[in-house]
Amino acid sequence: MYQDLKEKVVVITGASNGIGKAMAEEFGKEGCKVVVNYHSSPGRAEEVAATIKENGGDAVIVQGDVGKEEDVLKICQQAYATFGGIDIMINNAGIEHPTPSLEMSADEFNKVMETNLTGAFIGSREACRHFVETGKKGVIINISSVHDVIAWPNYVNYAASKGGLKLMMETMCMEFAPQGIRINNISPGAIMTEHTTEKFSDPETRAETEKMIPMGIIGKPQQIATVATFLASENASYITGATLYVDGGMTKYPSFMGGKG
Ligand SMILES: NC(=O)C1=CN([C@@H]2O[C@H](COP(=O)(O)OP(=O)(O)OC[C@H]3O[C@@H](n4cnc5c(N)ncnc54)[C@H](O)[C@@H]3O)[C@@H](O)[C@H]2O)C=CC1
Ligand SMILES: CC(=O)C(C)=O
Repeated sequence: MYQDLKEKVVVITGASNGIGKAMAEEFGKEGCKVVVNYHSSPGRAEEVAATIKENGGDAVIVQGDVGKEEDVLKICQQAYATFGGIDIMINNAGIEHPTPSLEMSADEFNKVMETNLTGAFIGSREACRHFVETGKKGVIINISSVHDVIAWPNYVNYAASKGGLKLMMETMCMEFAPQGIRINNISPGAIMTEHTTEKFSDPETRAETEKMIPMGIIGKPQQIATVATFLASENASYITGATLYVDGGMTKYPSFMGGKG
């Protein structure tokens, strides 16, 4: 438990399932007030909110598509109206649409960029505006991916969005560090969530993926959530502009595991 997180207001985008859900519930256990954004599953968002309340936190759900500026503003307004402000902004919502580059339309490219990068920028900008206006030393965490440094054929839109998220975070970190606002990214490796279950249920794909992970295991959403609460807490008070790779070593060139040239 991080005592300083108690009563803090946390906005999490895409929080009705997967990594977003795990983070919402983990912040709930810390006694936070959580704004649970969902795109299209109010029932799942209600379940997440109920779990948070059962565990000593508070929660409100709000629909919104982070690819639309007005919706991100609406999500933030919900935090001001219900809980009086924002202390921690987590830009988690993300999508993948793999297609070979030769066949990828501009719309397919832009859709992923809008959700994964522009959405995170609008969320970060709104949170920073609020932190500057109120003099708060707020915290922003973006959920990126190991594909902010590992190129990924057929996923040019996804890799470009996550690579962009890295320098967006580092640039905003420098703009707002003088006011004590901390901005960091968590870059997960392969994590078992609803959207990856199908892919990892195929034994061949699973074995191939495990080979790319020095620890040899696919991660769990909870392993991202506990890093998020740490980063948001005062225990991480001197960390800003960092990307924490939570990936079982995936970014460390696992093909060298054999120890030969
Ligand atoms: N699962 C994995 O292996 C990895 C996931 N990530 C990142 O973690 C984040 C969460 O991914 P998962 O939990 O795995 O995926 P997921 O598909 O289970 O959850 C994504 C959430 O974002 C929401 N969402 C999608 N588009 C949205 C929009 N326009 N507006 C608002 N919400 C929207 C979805 O409804 C869903 O609740 C994403 O940013 C993803 O890129 C990064 C590396 C690995
Ligand atoms: C979706 C994603 O970023 C991975 C590593 O699978």
